[in-house]
Amino acid sequence: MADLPAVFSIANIAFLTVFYYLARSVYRLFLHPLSKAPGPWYLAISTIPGTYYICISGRYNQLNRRLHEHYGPIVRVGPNKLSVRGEIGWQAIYGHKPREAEEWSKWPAFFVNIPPDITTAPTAEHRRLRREIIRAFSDKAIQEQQSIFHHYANLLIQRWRERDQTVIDLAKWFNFFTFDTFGDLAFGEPFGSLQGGESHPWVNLIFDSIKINKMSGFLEEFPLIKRLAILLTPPDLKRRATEHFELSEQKIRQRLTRDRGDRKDFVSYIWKSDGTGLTQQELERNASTLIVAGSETTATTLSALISYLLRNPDKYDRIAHEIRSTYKGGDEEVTLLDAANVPYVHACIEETLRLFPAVPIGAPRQVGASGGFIEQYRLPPKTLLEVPQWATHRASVNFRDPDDFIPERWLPASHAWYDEKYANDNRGVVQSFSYGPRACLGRTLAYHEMRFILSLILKNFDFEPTPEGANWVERCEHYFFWVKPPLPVKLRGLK
Ligand code: HEM
Repeated sequence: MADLPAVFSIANIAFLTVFYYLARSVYRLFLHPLSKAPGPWYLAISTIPGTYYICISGRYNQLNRRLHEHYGPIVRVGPNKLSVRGEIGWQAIYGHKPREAEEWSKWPAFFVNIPPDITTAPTAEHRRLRREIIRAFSDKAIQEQQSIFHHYANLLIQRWRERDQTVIDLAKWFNFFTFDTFGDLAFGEPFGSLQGGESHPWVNLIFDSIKINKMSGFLEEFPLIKRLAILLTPPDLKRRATEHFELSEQKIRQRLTRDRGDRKDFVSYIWKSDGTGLTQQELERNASTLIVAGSETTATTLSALISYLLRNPDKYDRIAHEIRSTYKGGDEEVTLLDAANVPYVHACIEETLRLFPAVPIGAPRQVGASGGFIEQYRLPPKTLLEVPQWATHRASVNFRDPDDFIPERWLPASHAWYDEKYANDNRGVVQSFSYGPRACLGRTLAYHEMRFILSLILKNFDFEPTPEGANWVERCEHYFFWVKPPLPVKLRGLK
Protein backbone atom coordinates (compact mmCIF):
# COMPACT_ATOMS: atom_id res chain seq x y z
CA MET A 1 0.00 0.00 0.00
CA ALA A 2 1.39 3.41 -0.94
CA ASP A 3 2.50 5.64 1.96
CA LEU A 4 -0.04 8.32 2.98
CA PRO A 5 1.04 11.83 2.07
CA ALA A 6 2.99 13.45 4.94
CA VAL A 7 0.16 15.88 5.58
CA PHE A 8 -1.90 12.93 7.02
CA SER A 9 0.73 11.88 9.56
CA ILE A 10 -0.50 11.51 13.13
CA ALA A 11 1.67 14.40 14.28
CA ASN A 12 0.18 16.69 11.64
CA ILE A 13 -3.38 15.71 12.43
CA ALA A 14 -2.73 16.30 16.14
CA PHE A 15 -1.14 19.67 15.39
CA LEU A 16 -4.02 20.75 13.14
CA THR A 17 -6.57 19.65 15.72
CA VAL A 18 -4.87 21.57 18.53
CA PHE A 19 -4.48 24.58 16.22
CA TYR A 20 -8.18 24.47 15.28
CA TYR A 21 -9.35 24.40 18.90
CA LEU A 22 -6.89 27.12 19.94
CA ALA A 23 -7.92 29.36 17.05
CA ARG A 24 -11.60 28.75 17.83
CA SER A 25 -11.03 29.58 21.51
CA VAL A 26 -9.21 32.81 20.61
CA TYR A 27 -12.06 33.75 18.24
CA ARG A 28 -14.73 33.01 20.86
CA LEU A 29 -12.87 34.89 23.59
CA PHE A 30 -11.86 38.03 21.67
CA LEU A 31 -13.69 38.33 18.33
CA HIS A 32 -17.10 36.68 18.76
CA PRO A 33 -20.06 39.17 18.89
CA LEU A 34 -20.70 38.11 22.53
CA SER A 35 -17.03 38.53 23.54
CA LYS A 36 -17.79 41.87 25.26
CA ALA A 37 -20.26 40.22 27.65
CA PRO A 38 -18.68 39.37 31.03
CA GLY A 39 -18.26 35.77 32.13
CA PRO A 40 -15.66 33.11 32.90
CA TRP A 41 -13.34 32.12 30.03
CA TYR A 42 -13.97 28.38 30.47
CA LEU A 43 -17.68 28.77 29.69
CA ALA A 44 -16.99 31.07 26.71
CA ILE A 45 -14.60 28.81 24.79
CA SER A 46 -16.66 25.60 24.76
CA THR A 47 -20.18 24.34 25.34
CA ILE A 48 -18.89 21.30 27.24
CA PRO A 49 -18.33 22.78 30.74
CA GLY A 50 -21.73 24.57 30.74
CA THR A 51 -23.54 21.48 29.51
CA TYR A 52 -21.77 19.42 32.16
CA TYR A 53 -22.97 21.78 34.90
CA ILE A 54 -26.57 21.76 33.60
CA CYS A 55 -26.91 18.09 32.76
CA ILE A 56 -24.65 16.26 35.19
CA SER A 57 -23.70 18.31 38.26
CA GLY A 58 -27.25 18.90 39.54
CA ARG A 59 -25.99 22.24 40.93
CA TYR A 60 -26.04 24.61 37.94
CA ASN A 61 -28.46 26.90 39.79
CA GLN A 62 -25.80 27.56 42.42
CA LEU A 63 -22.92 28.07 39.98
CA ASN A 64 -25.10 30.40 37.93
CA ARG A 65 -25.95 32.46 41.01
CA ARG A 66 -22.28 32.80 41.96
CA LEU A 67 -21.48 33.94 38.41
CA HIS A 68 -24.20 36.60 38.51
CA GLU A 69 -23.02 37.82 41.90
CA HIS A 70 -19.53 38.22 40.47
CA TYR A 71 -20.23 39.51 36.94
CA GLY A 72 -23.61 41.28 37.27
CA PRO A 73 -27.05 40.87 35.66
CA ILE A 74 -25.81 39.58 32.28
CA VAL A 75 -23.29 36.73 32.14
CA ARG A 76 -21.93 34.84 29.16
CA VAL A 77 -22.44 31.19 30.15
CA GLY A 78 -21.60 29.54 26.81
CA PRO A 79 -19.94 30.45 23.52
CA ASN A 80 -23.32 31.65 22.21
CA LYS A 81 -25.36 31.82 25.40
CA LEU A 82 -26.21 34.60 27.84
CA SER A 83 -27.80 34.24 31.25
CA VAL A 84 -29.84 37.38 31.96
CA ARG A 85 -31.34 38.09 35.38
CA GLY A 86 -35.09 38.71 35.42
CA GLU A 87 -35.00 42.44 36.08
CA ILE A 88 -33.68 42.81 32.51
CA GLY A 89 -34.62 39.55 30.87
CA TRP A 90 -38.25 38.59 31.52
CA GLN A 91 -39.89 41.00 29.09
CA ALA A 92 -36.97 41.22 26.65
CA ILE A 93 -36.55 37.45 26.21
CA TYR A 94 -39.87 35.79 27.01
CA GLY A 95 -42.36 38.66 26.54
CA HIS A 96 -44.84 39.13 23.70
CA LYS A 97 -43.04 40.69 20.73
CA PRO A 98 -44.58 43.36 18.47
CA ARG A 99 -46.46 41.79 15.57
CA GLU A 100 -43.69 42.34 13.02
CA ALA A 101 -40.92 40.91 15.21
CA GLU A 102 -40.39 37.16 15.29
CA GLU A 103 -40.92 35.33 18.59
CA TRP A 104 -37.71 33.94 20.07
CA SER A 105 -38.41 30.25 19.98
CA LYS A 106 -37.80 27.60 22.57
CA TRP A 107 -34.37 26.03 22.10
CA PRO A 108 -35.11 22.59 20.60
CA ALA A 109 -31.98 20.89 22.03
CA PHE A 110 -33.23 21.57 25.54
CA PHE A 111 -36.14 19.22 24.98
CA VAL A 112 -34.34 16.15 23.65
CA ASN A 113 -36.18 12.84 24.05
CA ILE A 114 -39.53 14.48 24.82
CA PRO A 115 -42.39 13.77 22.36
CA PRO A 116 -43.82 17.03 20.95
CA ASP A 117 -46.54 18.63 23.08
CA ILE A 118 -47.62 22.11 24.18
CA THR A 119 -44.32 22.71 26.00
CA THR A 120 -42.11 21.74 23.03
CA ALA A 121 -44.20 22.61 19.94
CA PRO A 122 -42.88 25.27 17.54
CA THR A 123 -44.61 28.66 17.61
CA ALA A 124 -47.56 28.19 15.20
CA GLU A 125 -48.32 24.69 16.45
CA HIS A 126 -48.05 25.92 20.01
CA ARG A 127 -50.67 28.65 19.47
CA ARG A 128 -53.17 26.08 18.21
CA LEU A 129 -52.53 23.66 21.10
CA ARG A 130 -52.67 26.43 23.71
CA ARG A 131 -55.97 27.74 22.31
CA GLU A 132 -57.53 24.30 22.79
CA ILE A 133 -56.00 23.44 26.16
CA ILE A 134 -56.53 26.80 27.86
CA ARG A 135 -60.27 26.07 28.07
CA ALA A 136 -59.60 23.65 30.94
CA PHE A 137 -58.15 26.51 33.04
CA SER A 138 -60.89 29.16 32.92
CA ASP A 139 -62.39 30.27 36.27
CA LYS A 140 -65.59 28.40 35.44
CA ALA A 141 -63.68 25.22 34.57
CA ILE A 142 -61.67 25.37 37.80
CA GLN A 143 -64.85 25.84 39.78
CA GLU A 144 -66.43 22.82 38.10
CA GLN A 145 -63.36 20.66 38.82
CA GLN A 146 -63.32 21.42 42.57
CA SER A 147 -64.89 18.16 43.67
CA ILE A 148 -61.92 16.19 42.36
CA PHE A 149 -59.49 18.19 44.55
CA HIS A 150 -61.81 17.81 47.55
CA HIS A 151 -62.05 14.06 47.07
CA TYR A 152 -58.27 13.44 47.08
CA ALA A 153 -57.60 15.96 49.84
CA ASN A 154 -60.06 14.13 52.09
CA LEU A 155 -58.41 10.83 51.21
CA LEU A 156 -55.00 12.28 52.12
CA ILE A 157 -56.28 13.45 55.50
CA GLN A 158 -57.83 10.04 56.13
CA ARG A 159 -54.56 8.23 55.28
CA TRP A 160 -52.58 10.55 57.55
CA ARG A 161 -55.06 10.05 60.42
CA GLU A 162 -54.29 6.33 60.12
CA ARG A 163 -50.58 7.18 60.49
CA ASP A 164 -50.95 9.63 63.38
CA GLN A 165 -47.88 9.98 65.67
CA THR A 166 -45.64 8.26 63.11
CA VAL A 167 -42.92 9.58 60.83
CA ILE A 168 -43.96 9.83 57.18
CA ASP A 169 -42.08 10.94 54.05
CA LEU A 170 -43.95 14.15 53.28
CA ALA A 171 -42.35 14.58 49.84
CA LYS A 172 -43.67 11.15 48.82
CA TRP A 173 -47.21 11.82 50.13
CA PHE A 174 -47.43 15.17 48.37
CA ASN A 175 -46.56 13.32 45.17
CA PHE A 176 -49.30 10.77 45.87
CA PHE A 177 -51.84 13.57 46.35
CA THR A 178 -50.88 15.63 43.31
CA PHE A 179 -50.39 12.72 40.89
CA ASP A 180 -53.70 11.10 41.93
CA THR A 181 -55.52 14.42 41.55
CA PHE A 182 -54.01 15.42 38.21
CA GLY A 183 -54.18 11.80 37.01
CA ASP A 184 -57.94 11.89 37.58
CA LEU A 185 -58.23 15.34 35.96
CA ALA A 186 -56.27 14.40 32.83
CA PHE A 187 -56.77 10.63 32.39
CA GLY A 188 -60.14 10.32 34.10
CA GLU A 189 -58.79 8.03 36.83
CA PRO A 190 -56.23 8.31 39.66
CA PHE A 191 -53.00 6.33 40.00
CA GLY A 192 -54.31 4.74 43.20
CA SER A 193 -51.35 5.93 45.30
CA LEU A 194 -53.39 7.46 48.12
CA GLN A 195 -55.52 4.34 48.21
CA GLY A 196 -52.64 1.86 48.25
CA GLY A 197 -49.91 4.00 49.86
CA GLU A 198 -47.57 3.24 46.96
CA SER A 199 -46.32 5.07 43.91
CA HIS A 200 -47.57 3.88 40.49
CA PRO A 201 -45.05 2.56 37.86
CA TRP A 202 -46.24 5.33 35.42
CA VAL A 203 -45.13 7.93 37.98
CA ASN A 204 -41.99 6.03 39.05
CA LEU A 205 -40.67 6.10 35.50
CA ILE A 206 -40.88 9.89 35.45
CA PHE A 207 -38.79 10.21 38.58
CA ASP A 208 -36.39 7.40 37.66
CA SER A 209 -35.63 8.99 34.30
CA ILE A 210 -35.12 12.62 35.40
CA LYS A 211 -31.34 12.27 35.65
CA ILE A 212 -30.97 10.00 32.64
CA ASN A 213 -33.03 12.36 30.43
CA LYS A 214 -30.93 15.34 31.40
CA MET A 215 -27.67 13.44 31.06
CA SER A 216 -28.63 12.44 27.55
CA GLY A 217 -28.73 16.20 26.89
CA PHE A 218 -25.02 16.26 27.74
CA LEU A 219 -24.41 13.52 25.20
CA GLU A 220 -25.84 15.77 22.46
CA GLU A 221 -22.33 17.26 22.55
CA PHE A 222 -20.85 13.87 21.65
CA PRO A 223 -23.01 12.22 18.97
CA LEU A 224 -20.88 9.07 18.73
CA ILE A 225 -20.97 8.38 22.47
CA LYS A 226 -24.69 9.19 22.41
CA ARG A 227 -25.32 6.41 19.89
CA LEU A 228 -23.37 4.02 22.10
CA ALA A 229 -25.27 5.15 25.21
CA ILE A 230 -28.61 4.54 23.46
CA LEU A 231 -27.44 1.01 22.65
CA LEU A 232 -26.38 0.53 26.27
CA THR A 233 -29.62 1.87 27.82
CA PRO A 234 -30.82 -0.86 30.21
CA PRO A 235 -33.52 -2.95 28.46
CA ASP A 236 -35.64 -2.64 31.61
CA LEU A 237 -35.76 1.14 31.25
CA LYS A 238 -36.67 0.87 27.54
CA ARG A 239 -39.44 -1.60 28.39
CA ARG A 240 -40.82 0.64 31.13
CA ALA A 241 -40.78 3.64 28.77
CA THR A 242 -42.79 1.68 26.18
CA GLU A 243 -45.27 0.56 28.84
CA HIS A 244 -45.55 4.15 30.09
CA PHE A 245 -46.60 5.46 26.68
CA GLU A 246 -48.91 2.49 26.06
CA LEU A 247 -50.64 3.07 29.39
CA SER A 248 -51.14 6.77 28.59
CA GLU A 249 -52.80 5.81 25.28
CA GLN A 250 -54.95 3.20 26.94
CA LYS A 251 -56.11 5.55 29.71
CA ILE A 252 -57.10 8.27 27.24
CA ARG A 253 -58.93 5.75 25.06
CA GLN A 254 -60.86 4.55 28.10
CA ARG A 255 -61.58 8.11 29.23
CA LEU A 256 -63.05 8.96 25.84
CA THR A 257 -65.52 6.09 26.03
CA ARG A 258 -66.72 7.24 29.48
CA ASP A 259 -69.16 10.06 30.13
CA ARG A 260 -68.21 11.74 33.41
CA GLY A 261 -71.53 13.57 33.66
CA ASP A 262 -71.31 16.47 36.11
CA ARG A 263 -67.87 15.47 37.38
CA LYS A 264 -65.89 17.64 34.97
CA ASP A 265 -62.19 17.06 34.25
CA PHE A 266 -59.60 18.51 31.82
CA VAL A 267 -60.80 16.29 28.97
CA SER A 268 -64.37 17.61 29.35
CA TYR A 269 -63.08 21.04 28.23
CA ILE A 270 -60.27 20.13 25.85
CA TRP A 271 -61.72 17.30 23.72
CA LYS A 272 -63.98 18.09 20.76
CA SER A 273 -65.61 14.94 19.46
CA ASP A 274 -66.38 16.52 16.05
CA GLY A 275 -62.68 16.32 15.08
CA THR A 276 -62.10 20.09 14.94
CA GLY A 277 -59.74 20.20 17.96
CA LEU A 278 -56.83 18.04 19.07
CA THR A 279 -56.23 14.62 17.56
CA GLN A 280 -56.45 11.69 19.94
CA GLN A 281 -52.66 11.37 19.91
CA GLU A 282 -52.27 15.07 20.75
CA LEU A 283 -54.76 14.69 23.57
CA GLU A 284 -52.87 11.71 24.97
CA ARG A 285 -49.46 13.46 24.85
CA ASN A 286 -50.75 16.67 26.33
CA ALA A 287 -52.74 14.88 29.02
CA SER A 288 -49.48 13.23 30.17
CA THR A 289 -47.77 16.63 30.10
CA LEU A 290 -50.53 18.23 32.16
CA ILE A 291 -50.17 15.51 34.79
CA VAL A 292 -46.41 15.99 35.11
CA ALA A 293 -46.52 19.81 34.80
CA GLY A 294 -49.24 20.07 37.43
CA SER A 295 -48.15 17.38 39.89
CA GLU A 296 -44.39 17.58 40.14
CA THR A 297 -44.29 21.37 40.45
CA THR A 298 -46.95 21.69 43.13
CA ALA A 299 -45.67 18.69 45.14
CA THR A 300 -42.16 20.20 45.07
CA THR A 301 -43.41 23.60 46.22
CA LEU A 302 -45.49 22.08 49.03
CA SER A 303 -42.54 19.99 50.28
CA ALA A 304 -40.18 22.96 50.21
CA LEU A 305 -42.75 25.15 51.97
CA ILE A 306 -43.19 22.72 54.89
CA SER A 307 -39.42 22.30 55.07
CA TYR A 308 -38.96 26.11 55.36
CA LEU A 309 -41.72 26.30 58.00
CA LEU A 310 -40.05 23.59 60.08
CA ARG A 311 -36.81 25.57 60.24
CA ASN A 312 -38.65 28.82 60.97
CA PRO A 313 -40.93 28.04 63.95
CA ASP A 314 -42.15 31.66 64.23
CA LYS A 315 -43.49 31.46 60.63
CA TYR A 316 -44.96 28.02 61.34
CA ASP A 317 -46.87 29.48 64.30
CA ARG A 318 -48.20 32.33 62.16
CA ILE A 319 -49.48 30.17 59.31
CA ALA A 320 -51.02 27.67 61.77
CA HIS A 321 -52.66 30.51 63.69
CA GLU A 322 -54.11 32.06 60.54
CA ILE A 323 -55.55 28.79 59.28
CA ARG A 324 -56.92 27.60 62.62
CA SER A 325 -58.51 30.93 63.47
CA THR A 326 -60.04 31.26 59.98
CA TYR A 327 -61.48 27.75 59.73
CA LYS A 328 -62.94 26.90 63.12
CA GLY A 329 -65.64 24.48 61.92
CA GLY A 330 -65.47 21.25 59.91
CA ASP A 331 -63.16 20.50 56.98
CA GLU A 332 -65.94 21.34 54.49
CA GLU A 333 -65.34 25.04 55.35
CA VAL A 334 -62.05 24.87 53.44
CA THR A 335 -62.74 25.05 49.73
CA LEU A 336 -60.56 25.31 46.65
CA LEU A 337 -61.62 28.87 45.87
CA ASP A 338 -61.26 30.30 49.39
CA ALA A 339 -57.90 31.91 48.80
CA ALA A 340 -58.60 35.46 49.92
CA ASN A 341 -59.30 34.24 53.46
CA VAL A 342 -55.71 33.23 54.16
CA PRO A 343 -53.25 35.92 53.03
CA TYR A 344 -50.39 34.53 55.13
CA VAL A 345 -50.76 31.11 53.48
CA HIS A 346 -50.53 32.88 50.13
CA ALA A 347 -47.47 34.83 51.30
CA CYS A 348 -45.75 31.58 52.36
CA ILE A 349 -46.37 30.12 48.89
CA GLU A 350 -44.94 33.24 47.20
CA GLU A 351 -41.88 33.15 49.44
CA THR A 352 -41.33 29.45 48.71
CA LEU A 353 -41.65 30.04 44.96
CA ARG A 354 -39.03 32.79 45.35
CA LEU A 355 -36.54 30.71 47.36
CA PHE A 356 -37.18 27.33 45.78
CA PRO A 357 -38.69 27.81 42.31
CA ALA A 358 -39.86 24.62 40.64
CA VAL A 359 -37.88 25.65 37.53
CA PRO A 360 -34.81 27.36 39.03
CA ILE A 361 -32.63 27.52 35.91
CA GLY A 362 -33.61 29.21 32.68
CA ALA A 363 -35.64 27.57 29.94
CA PRO A 364 -33.53 28.83 27.01
CA ARG A 365 -34.90 30.78 24.05
CA GLN A 366 -33.17 31.11 20.69
CA VAL A 367 -32.82 34.45 18.89
CA GLY A 368 -34.41 34.46 15.42
CA ALA A 369 -32.82 34.82 12.00
CA SER A 370 -32.64 38.61 12.13
CA GLY A 371 -30.68 38.71 15.38
CA GLY A 372 -31.40 41.23 18.10
CA PHE A 373 -30.09 43.21 21.04
CA ILE A 374 -30.17 42.89 24.80
CA GLU A 375 -28.94 46.01 26.57
CA GLN A 376 -25.72 47.00 24.74
CA TYR A 377 -25.02 43.50 23.37
CA ARG A 378 -25.72 42.61 19.76
CA LEU A 379 -27.10 39.10 19.48
CA PRO A 380 -26.30 37.06 16.39
CA PRO A 381 -29.03 34.71 15.07
CA LYS A 382 -29.39 31.55 17.21
CA THR A 383 -27.92 33.15 20.33
CA LEU A 384 -29.33 31.38 23.37
CA LEU A 385 -30.80 33.43 26.20
CA GLU A 386 -32.19 32.40 29.56
CA VAL A 387 -33.51 33.98 32.75
CA PRO A 388 -32.34 31.98 35.76
CA GLN A 389 -34.99 32.13 38.49
CA TRP A 390 -32.66 31.00 41.28
CA ALA A 391 -30.08 33.75 40.65
CA THR A 392 -32.79 36.38 40.05
CA HIS A 393 -34.78 35.57 43.18
CA ARG A 394 -31.72 35.42 45.44
CA ALA A 395 -29.93 38.53 44.16
CA SER A 396 -29.34 41.05 46.94
CA VAL A 397 -30.11 43.87 44.46
CA ASN A 398 -33.64 42.45 44.22
CA PHE A 399 -34.34 41.32 47.79
CA ARG A 400 -33.27 42.26 51.28
CA ASP A 401 -32.04 39.17 53.23
CA PRO A 402 -32.32 37.18 50.00
CA ASP A 403 -31.64 33.74 51.52
CA ASP A 404 -34.08 34.08 54.42
CA PHE A 405 -37.66 32.78 54.45
CA ILE A 406 -39.71 35.93 55.06
CA PRO A 407 -43.33 35.55 53.88
CA GLU A 408 -44.12 38.97 55.43
CA ARG A 409 -42.49 40.66 52.42
CA TRP A 410 -45.47 39.50 50.33
CA LEU A 411 -48.23 40.80 52.61
CA PRO A 412 -50.20 43.94 51.73
CA ALA A 413 -49.10 47.04 53.70
CA SER A 414 -52.45 47.02 55.50
CA HIS A 415 -51.77 43.59 57.09
CA ALA A 416 -50.81 43.48 60.80
CA TRP A 417 -47.76 41.30 60.07
CA TYR A 418 -46.49 43.41 57.14
CA ASP A 419 -42.85 44.37 57.64
CA GLU A 420 -41.82 47.72 56.18
CA LYS A 421 -38.17 46.65 56.12
CA TYR A 422 -38.97 44.77 52.92
CA ALA A 423 -40.89 47.56 51.19
CA ASN A 424 -38.18 48.03 48.56
CA ASP A 425 -38.00 44.39 47.49
CA ASN A 426 -38.29 43.96 43.74
CA ARG A 427 -41.18 41.48 43.90
CA GLY A 428 -42.00 41.82 40.20
CA VAL A 429 -38.85 39.87 39.24
CA VAL A 430 -40.33 36.68 40.69
CA GLN A 431 -41.98 35.03 37.70
CA SER A 432 -41.96 31.43 38.88
CA PHE A 433 -44.56 30.53 36.26
CA SER A 434 -42.48 32.11 33.48
CA TYR A 435 -43.63 35.01 31.34
CA GLY A 436 -45.22 35.81 27.98
CA PRO A 437 -46.93 33.63 25.39
CA ARG A 438 -45.49 30.38 26.77
CA ALA A 439 -45.99 31.06 30.47
CA CYS A 440 -47.63 28.46 32.70
CA LEU A 441 -51.26 27.67 31.92
CA GLY A 442 -51.88 26.23 35.38
CA ARG A 443 -50.82 29.24 37.46
CA THR A 444 -54.23 30.13 38.91
CA LEU A 445 -55.12 26.50 39.49
CA ALA A 446 -51.76 25.89 41.21
CA TYR A 447 -52.34 28.75 43.69
CA HIS A 448 -55.87 27.52 44.45
CA GLU A 449 -54.67 23.97 44.92
CA MET A 450 -51.71 24.83 47.15
CA ARG A 451 -53.64 27.25 49.39
CA PHE A 452 -56.41 24.68 49.70
CA ILE A 453 -54.30 21.68 50.64
CA LEU A 454 -52.04 23.67 52.99
CA SER A 455 -55.08 25.05 54.82
CA LEU A 456 -56.60 21.61 55.13
CA ILE A 457 -53.51 19.76 56.35
CA LEU A 458 -52.46 22.46 58.84
CA LYS A 459 -56.01 22.56 60.15
CA ASN A 460 -55.81 18.84 60.85
CA PHE A 461 -52.16 18.22 61.76
CA ASP A 462 -48.99 19.56 63.27
CA PHE A 463 -45.71 18.52 61.70
CA GLU A 464 -42.57 17.96 63.75
CA PRO A 465 -39.11 18.02 62.20
CA THR A 466 -36.82 14.97 62.33
CA PRO A 467 -32.99 15.03 62.23
CA GLU A 468 -33.07 13.05 58.95
CA GLY A 469 -35.19 15.75 57.31
CA ALA A 470 -32.81 18.60 58.18
CA ASN A 471 -31.33 20.67 55.33
CA TRP A 472 -33.78 19.12 52.87
CA VAL A 473 -33.61 22.09 50.50
CA GLU A 474 -29.80 21.99 50.38
CA ARG A 475 -29.85 18.26 49.63
CA CYS A 476 -32.08 18.61 46.54
CA GLU A 477 -30.37 18.46 43.14
CA HIS A 478 -31.65 19.95 39.94
CA TYR A 479 -31.88 18.37 36.47
CA PHE A 480 -34.62 20.65 35.07
CA PHE A 481 -36.84 18.77 37.55
CA TRP A 482 -35.73 18.65 41.17
CA VAL A 483 -34.41 15.33 42.42
CA LYS A 484 -35.69 15.35 45.98
CA PRO A 485 -34.60 13.24 48.94
CA PRO A 486 -37.24 11.97 51.40
CA LEU A 487 -38.66 14.59 53.78
CA PRO A 488 -39.40 12.64 56.99
CA VAL A 489 -41.63 14.49 59.46
CA LYS A 490 -43.64 13.35 62.47
CA LEU A 491 -47.42 13.70 62.18
CA ARG A 492 -49.42 14.89 65.15
CA GLY A 493 -53.16 14.86 64.50
CA LEU A 494 -55.27 17.68 65.96
CA LYS A 495 -58.70 16.99 67.40
C1 HEM B 1 -46.00 25.55 41.58
C2 HEM B 1 -46.64 25.27 40.47
C3 HEM B 1 -46.15 25.50 39.08
C4 HEM B 1 -45.02 26.14 38.63
C5 HEM B 1 -43.94 26.82 39.45
C6 HEM B 1 -45.04 26.08 37.18
C7 HEM B 1 -44.08 26.64 36.37
C8 HEM B 1 -44.11 26.61 34.99
C9 HEM B 1 -43.10 27.20 34.14
C10 HEM B 1 -41.85 27.93 34.61
C11 HEM B 1 -43.48 26.98 32.86
C12 HEM B 1 -42.73 27.42 31.58
C13 HEM B 1 -41.73 26.34 31.20
C14 HEM B 1 -40.96 26.69 29.95
O1 HEM B 1 -40.84 27.85 29.57
O2 HEM B 1 -40.46 25.75 29.34
C15 HEM B 1 -44.73 26.26 32.89
C16 HEM B 1 -45.42 25.86 31.78
C17 HEM B 1 -46.59 25.14 31.83
N1 HEM B 1 -47.27 24.73 32.96
FE1 HEM B 1 -46.78 25.15 34.88
N2 HEM B 1 -46.16 25.42 36.79
C18 HEM B 1 -46.87 25.05 37.91
C19 HEM B 1 -48.07 24.36 37.95
C20 HEM B 1 -48.79 23.96 36.86
C21 HEM B 1 -50.08 23.33 36.91
C22 HEM B 1 -50.90 23.03 38.17
C23 HEM B 1 -50.43 23.05 35.62
C24 HEM B 1 -51.69 22.39 35.11
C25 HEM B 1 -51.96 21.18 35.14
C26 HEM B 1 -49.36 23.54 34.76
C27 HEM B 1 -49.35 23.48 33.39
C28 HEM B 1 -48.40 24.06 32.57
C29 HEM B 1 -48.45 24.02 31.11
C30 HEM B 1 -49.54 23.37 30.27
C31 HEM B 1 -47.32 24.69 30.65
C32 HEM B 1 -46.92 24.94 29.20
C33 HEM B 1 -47.51 26.26 28.74
C34 HEM B 1 -47.16 26.57 27.30
O3 HEM B 1 -46.11 26.13 26.81
O4 HEM B 1 -47.95 27.29 26.66
N3 HEM B 1 -48.38 24.09 35.55
N4 HEM B 1 -45.10 26.04 34.20
